[in-house]
Amino acid sequence: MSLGGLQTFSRMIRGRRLFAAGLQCCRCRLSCHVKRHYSLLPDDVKSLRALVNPEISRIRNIGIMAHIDAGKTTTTERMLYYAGYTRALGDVDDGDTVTDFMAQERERGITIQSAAVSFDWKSHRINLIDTPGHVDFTLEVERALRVLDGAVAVFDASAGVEAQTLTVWRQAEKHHIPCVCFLNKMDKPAANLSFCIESIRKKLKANPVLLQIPVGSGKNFTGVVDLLTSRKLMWKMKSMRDDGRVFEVKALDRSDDPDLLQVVSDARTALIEQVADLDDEFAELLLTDFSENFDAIPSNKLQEAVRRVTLARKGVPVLCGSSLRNKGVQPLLDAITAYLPAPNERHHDVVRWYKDDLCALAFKVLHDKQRGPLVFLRIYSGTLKPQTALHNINRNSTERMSRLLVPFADQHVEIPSMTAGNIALTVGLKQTVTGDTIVSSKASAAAAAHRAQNDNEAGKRSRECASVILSGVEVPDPVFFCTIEPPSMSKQADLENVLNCLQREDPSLKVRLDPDSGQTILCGMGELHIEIIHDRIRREYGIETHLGPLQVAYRETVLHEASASDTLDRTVGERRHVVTVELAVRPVDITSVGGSCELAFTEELEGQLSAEMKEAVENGVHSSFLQGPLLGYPLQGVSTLIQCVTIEPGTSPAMVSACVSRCMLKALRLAGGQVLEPVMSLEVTVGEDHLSSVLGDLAQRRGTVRDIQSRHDNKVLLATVPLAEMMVRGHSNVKIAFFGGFNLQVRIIYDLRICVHVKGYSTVLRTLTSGNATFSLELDTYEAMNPQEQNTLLKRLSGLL
Ligand SMILES: Nc1nc2c(ncn2[C@@H]2O[C@H](COP(=O)(O)OP(=O)(O)OP(=O)(O)O)[C@@H](O)[C@H]2O)c(=O)[nH]1
Repeated sequence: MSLGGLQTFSRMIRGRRLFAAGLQCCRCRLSCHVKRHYSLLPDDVKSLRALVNPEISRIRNIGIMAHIDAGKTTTTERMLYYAGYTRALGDVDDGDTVTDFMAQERERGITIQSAAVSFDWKSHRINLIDTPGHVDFTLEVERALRVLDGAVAVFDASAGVEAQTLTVWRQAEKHHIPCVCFLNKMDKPAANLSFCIESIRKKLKANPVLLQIPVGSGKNFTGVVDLLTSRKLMWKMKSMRDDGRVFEVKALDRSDDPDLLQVVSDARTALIEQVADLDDEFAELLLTDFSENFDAIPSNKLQEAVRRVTLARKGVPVLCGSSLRNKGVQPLLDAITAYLPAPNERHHDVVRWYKDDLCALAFKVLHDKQRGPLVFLRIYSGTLKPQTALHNINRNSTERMSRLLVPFADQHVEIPSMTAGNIALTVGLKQTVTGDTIVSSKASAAAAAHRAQNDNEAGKRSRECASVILSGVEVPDPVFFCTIEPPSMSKQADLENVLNCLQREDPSLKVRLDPDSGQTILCGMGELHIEIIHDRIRREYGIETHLGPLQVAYRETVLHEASASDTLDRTVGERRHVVTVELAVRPVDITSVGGSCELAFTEELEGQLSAEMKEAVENGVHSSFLQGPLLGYPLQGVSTLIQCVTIEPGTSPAMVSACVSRCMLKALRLAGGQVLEPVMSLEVTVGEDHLSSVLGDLAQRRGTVRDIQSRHDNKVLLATVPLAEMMVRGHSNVKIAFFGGFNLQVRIIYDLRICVHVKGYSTVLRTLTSGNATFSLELDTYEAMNPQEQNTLLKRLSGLL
C-alpha cells in the first residue's frame, strides 16, 4: 500500500472505533527475532493413497467462490502446490491447472465445472471445491455451496465486490456458510485495501474483520503484517519464477517504517475493539484480565474469538495477497483451518435422526465413458463402504455402489471406507441424480423417520418424511433456448442418450420436445452455457449437432380474473368417463409468489376428492402452467382455484387431468394473455471517456439506468435491460455466430477478460469503448411487455415479420 493509502486506511479505522475512550493503543514491544518459515512440503509429491479418514474436527469442506477472473483457480493451484500435492505451479493462462481440467476450461481460461480436490494442510484435511465465477454456471456454485461448511470469497483487490460476488455471497448466506475473504491481486497498481473493505461492508452488508495489513503496493507488494501476532510475513522473491514457498516471519520492531507501525497499531486496536464488540466472551476477558493493557491480549485468545465471530457469522475475516505472485496463500490456508468450521460444528437437523447410520447427499453427477455415472456424495452421518447396496430415498430405489474414491481433480484414488464429514466419489449409482438423499437401507430411512416422529409428536406424517430427506438444490429457470438437431435421423437416439447424460450432470440444462414441430429444444442459463453443451456433444460424444437460432425464454401471465367450466364425456372401449370441472384463474403479483403459479382447492373439495383424483386435477393444472395460451411459453403469476369437480364412477385419473387442462385453457383465454420478458441487471465498468456512448446505446436497447458509480478512474453503470435487446439483432445471424464464433468468443474472453454472456452485446461494447469496458449480466426479473412490443413479438414469432 502506498503511504497515502496507508494513511487513509489508518484514518478510516481510527474513525470506526467502536469502543469506549478508555481503550488506548499501546505500541507493540515485540522482539525483533527473525525466523524462517517453510510451508509443509514433503520430499516428493504426496502419495494419493496416503489419504485416510481424518478425525472429523480436522476436516474442512470449503468452496472458493468469486466473480469471474478474481483468481480462484490460481489461488487453488497455489494451495495444492504449497500443500505438497503438485510438483509445479499450474497457470490458467498456460492452461495447465489441476482443477480446470475440461478441454473447454483450459482453452478458455475459465472454470465451468466445480472440481473437488482433497489435500492435507498442517494435519487438517481440506476438501476444496473450485467453483465457476461466470453467471451462466451459477448452479454449479449453488450445488457446491449446498454441501460445504465454509467458503473463501476471493476478490480482485482493485475491483472490490463485483456483480457475481454479490450473487455467490447471497447464495452462501442462504446456506448459512461462514466465509473468509481473500483480497487477491494486491500486486496490481490499482489494488486498494480500504476500498475493498468498504465495498464488502456496503455491498455485501457484511462485517469485515481485517486480520492483515499489506506491506508495499503494486509491484512492491512484498508481504503482509499479521494483526493477531503483529508479525511481518515477507516473500523476498529472488526472481519472477520464485514459487513463494519460503517466506520470512519477523516480529515488527522500531526499525520498521513508522507509518506502517502506526497503521498496524491502529488496525490491531480496531480489530480488538471490533471483536470485543461482537463476542461477549472476548469482551469479558479483555475487561477482566487485560483492562490495563488491551494490546497485551495473547494472539491465541484473539484468534479463538475471531473463530467464534466467524462461525456465528457476525463477521468475516479478511486477508490479502497475490496468488499469481505467490504471496499470501499459506496464511490463507492457515486461516481456513483456524476460522472455518469442521463438519461437526455445523448443524444439519436431519443428521440426528440417522445417528450412526449412513446419510449422504448426492450433489454432483459426472459421466465417465468407461465407468458410467460418477456421483459425488457429501457424507453427513455414518460410513460409506464400496460394494454395498444403498437406498435412494428420493427415487425409492436401492442400487449397488461398486467403488469408492477420493476425488483429486480428474484423478481418483480408491479407498476402503469413508466417514461422516467427508466428500466421496462413488461408482455404480446409475439412478441417482443431483439432490438425492442416499442412506444405507429402506429400514434405516424408516428408523430415522420414526425418530423424527418421536421427537416431533405434533408433526404430520408428510412433514416427518420430508425431514429425513436432505434438502436438494434449487435449479433456476433457463432464460435461453434453441433447437438442436443431429446430423441425420439415425443419430437421433444417440443424441437423446447424450442429452440425458448431460442433464444428469447439469440440472440447469433442460431438454424438451416441441409438441408442434417435434424438434428437440435445449434450454440453458446463457449463450455460453448452451455453446459449451454444444461443444461437449461434439468433443466428448462425437456427434456434430446443429443448433437453431437462440431464442429468449419468455413467460406468459393473465390480465384479468376469469372462470370456466367444462365437461368431458368420453367412452373408451367399454368404459365411460364423465367429469365436470369448474375453476377460476386470476393474476397475482409475480414478485410476491417468486415467479411461480399457485393452485388451491375450495375447502369443501379438499375433503371430497380422493388423493388419486386430487393428484389428477393437480397434474392437469400443472401441465397447463407449462404452456401459456398466447405463445406456448410457461405461465408465471397465475393463481388457480378449483371450485367444483364431479367425477362419475369408472372415470380414469387421466381423463380428469385432460378435462382440467381443457378447462384451464378456456379460463386462461378468457382471462387475456400477457407476455412477460426476462429483464437483466447489467453492470458495465467503463472509462469516463466512453460512458456517454455506452449510455446512448443502452437507451436504444430499452435499458433503464439505475445508478452510475465511480471506481478509481472508471464509471460503473448499473442498469436493467430486456434480454432480447442484448442479443444480436436479426435472429438468423445468431446461428452463423454460433458456428463461426467459437474462436471469436475465446478471443473476447482473453482480450477483455469479461463475463461474456451475449456475444452481440460484447462485440458492440468492444467497438464502442475500444475494448476498455467489462460487463456482467444476470437475470433480474420478468416484466410485462408493452402492447406494441408484444404485438411485434407475436407477429415475428408467427412469421408475419
Ligand atoms: N495481477 C494478478 N493477476 C492474477 C492474480 N491471480 C490471478 N490472476 C490472473 O487473473 C486471471 C484469472 O485468474 P483465474 O485464477 O482463472 O480466475 P478465476 O476466478 O478462477 O476465473 P473463473 O474460474 O473463470 O471464474 C488470470 O489471468 C490470472 O493469471 C494475482 O494475484 N495478480
